[in-house]
Amino acid sequence: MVETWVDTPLQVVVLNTVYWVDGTLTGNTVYWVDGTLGYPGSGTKHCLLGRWYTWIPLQAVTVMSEKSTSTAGTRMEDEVPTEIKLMTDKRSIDVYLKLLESGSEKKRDIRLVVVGKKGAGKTSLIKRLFGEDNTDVTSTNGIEIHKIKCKAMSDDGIWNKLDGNYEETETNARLLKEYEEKLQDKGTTEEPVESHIAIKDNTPATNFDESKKSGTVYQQPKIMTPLVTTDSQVEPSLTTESQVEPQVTLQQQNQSIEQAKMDIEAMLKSNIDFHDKEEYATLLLWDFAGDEEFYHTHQTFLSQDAMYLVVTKLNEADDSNAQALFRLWIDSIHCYSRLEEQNIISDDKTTSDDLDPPVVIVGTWKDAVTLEADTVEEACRKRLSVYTENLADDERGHVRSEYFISNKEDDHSVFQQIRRDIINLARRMRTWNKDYPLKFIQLEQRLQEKKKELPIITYQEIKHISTDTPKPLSKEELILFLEFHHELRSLVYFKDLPENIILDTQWLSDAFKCIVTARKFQATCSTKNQKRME
Ligand SMILES: Nc1nc2c(ncn2[C@@H]2O[C@H](COP(=O)(O)OP(=O)(O)OP(=O)(O)O)[C@@H](O)[C@H]2O)c(=O)[nH]1
Ligand SMILES: [Mg+2]
Repeated sequence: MVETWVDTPLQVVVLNTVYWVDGTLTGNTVYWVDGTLGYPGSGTKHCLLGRWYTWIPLQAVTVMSEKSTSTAGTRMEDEVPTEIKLMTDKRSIDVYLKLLESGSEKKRDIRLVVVGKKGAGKTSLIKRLFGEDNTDVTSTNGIEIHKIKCKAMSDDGIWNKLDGNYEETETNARLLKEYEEKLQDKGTTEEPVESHIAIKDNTPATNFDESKKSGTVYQQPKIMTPLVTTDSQVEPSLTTESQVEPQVTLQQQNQSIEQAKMDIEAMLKSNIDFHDKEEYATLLLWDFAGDEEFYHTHQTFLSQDAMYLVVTKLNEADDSNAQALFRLWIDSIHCYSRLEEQNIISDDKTTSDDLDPPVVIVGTWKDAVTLEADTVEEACRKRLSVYTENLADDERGHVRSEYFISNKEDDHSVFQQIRRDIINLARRMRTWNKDYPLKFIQLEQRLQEKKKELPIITYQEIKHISTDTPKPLSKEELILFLEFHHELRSLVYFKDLPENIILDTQWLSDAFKCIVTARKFQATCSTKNQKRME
C-alpha cells in the first residue's frame, strides 16, 4: 500500500498521492479522503506499520510529475482563456500555462446576464427559472446578483441558490476533487471508477458530523515541500524577479500550516457527497434594473464570456422606445464580440454564422398579445420579428434562440426548457470545462471568506492572503489572477487603483444604486440619458 517514504515517517506516497501522516495515534478512527472511516481490523487500507493514523492528502507528486512530463509539451494555447490571450502582456499566456502545470481543475461556470426594458418581466422570468413564486415582484433597483448550483449533465428542473456556506462547500469540492479522482483512478478496483465530488443539498453529511463528534484533532500537516521551502530549496529564477515564488518566513510558514490545517478540516467536514456522479456547474446570474439611469453602471458588469437573456415585451413591439431599448442592448452585447475567434469553426461547437456572446431573446407578456394571426404562436413570432427585423447580420449572429412566454400563465415546462437551453448553450461555450489553476481556487476560497467581512480590500492585503495559502502566488501570478477575475467580473481591479479592489460586486452595484438614486443626481442623469436616447 505504502509506495514511498518521502521524508521521515511523516510523509508518505500512496496511490500516487503524498499524504501527511499525523504523528499521533488517533485512536480507532481513521479518515480517508473519500470520506469513509477506517477501523482497526477492517482492512489494510489505513494501516501503517501496524498503527492507525490520520492521513491528510497533501500533493499528488507522482501524478503531478507524470502530468508535467506528459502534458507540458502538449498543453496548448487553447487551454488559455480568451481574457488572458487578449491581455497586452503576452507573457500572461506562459504564466497561465505554468499555473496549470502546478495543478488544475475543470471549471464549469455559466455567466448569465438578464437585460431589457423596465417592466419587461426580467425578475419575474428569473423567479420562474428558480421555481419561485413571482406574484409580488418589485422593480429591481440596481443589479441583483445570484449564484446558483445546477447540474451540468442533466436537468432535474432545479437550480439551487448558493448562499455563503454553499459557496465554501463548492470551493472545497473543487479543491478536494483532484485528490478524490486520483484515489479513484488508482484504486484497487480493476475498472477505473468514475466518480465526482458534489455538494449535497442541505442535508448534513452524516459521516463528517460523526467525525466531528469523535473529537479528533488533526496535527499540523506539512505543507508541500516545493512550496514552503528553505532557501536552498527555492528554485533559481531564470527570468524576472516578479516570477520568484514569494519568500516565506518561519512565522508565515507557521501561519500557513495553521491555515492549511483549518482548510483541510473545513473541507472534510463540509457537505460534500463524494458518491454523487453528477457534474455541477456554477451559474452566476445578473438581474439588471431596466431603468435607463442605471445603464452606464451596467457596462461595468457586462463581459464577453457571459450569455445574455434579452427580455422584451411582445405586446409593446410597436412602441418606438421599446424597440430602441431592445436595439441598445443588442448593440451593447455586440460590442463584446470575439472578433479574433469569429471564424473558427468547430464540429460540435459554433457554426460559422454564430457569434459570441450568445443571446437568447425572450418575448414576454405573451398573454397580452392580441390575436391577429391564426395562432398565438404565429402572432408572437410576428411581434418579435418587429424587434429583430432591422438587426444587422452580424448582430443576428449572436441570437441562438427565441422564446415567447407568459411569466404569469405558462406552466413550469416552459421554464424548464429555457433552463435546459441555457445549460446546453453553456456547454458549447469555449470557456466550458476548461482547466483552471488550483492555486487560483485556493485564493478564491480565501477571498470568499474575506468578502464576508470586507467588500473592498487593498492589493497588499490580497498579497498577504495569498502568501498564507499552501500554494502562494508569485507577484506576476497574483496580478494575472486579479486581471483575469476583473475580466470575468467576479471582482473589480484596476492596476492604477490598487488600494481599492472590490471583492463584492453586489456591494459595488449597491454603491452605484445609492449614487444613481440620490435625489441631487437624478435630474441631470435623466436629462443626459434622454439626450443620448434621442
Ligand atoms: N401579464 C404579464 N405580466 C407580466 C409578465 N411578466 C412580468 N409581468 C408583470 O410585469 C411587472 C414587472 O415585472 P418585473 O419582473 O418586475 O419586470 P423587470 O423587467 O424585472 O422590471 P425592472 O426590474 O423594473 O427592470 C410585474 O407586475 C409582473 O407581474 C408576463 O409575461 N405577463
Ligand atoms: Mg427586475
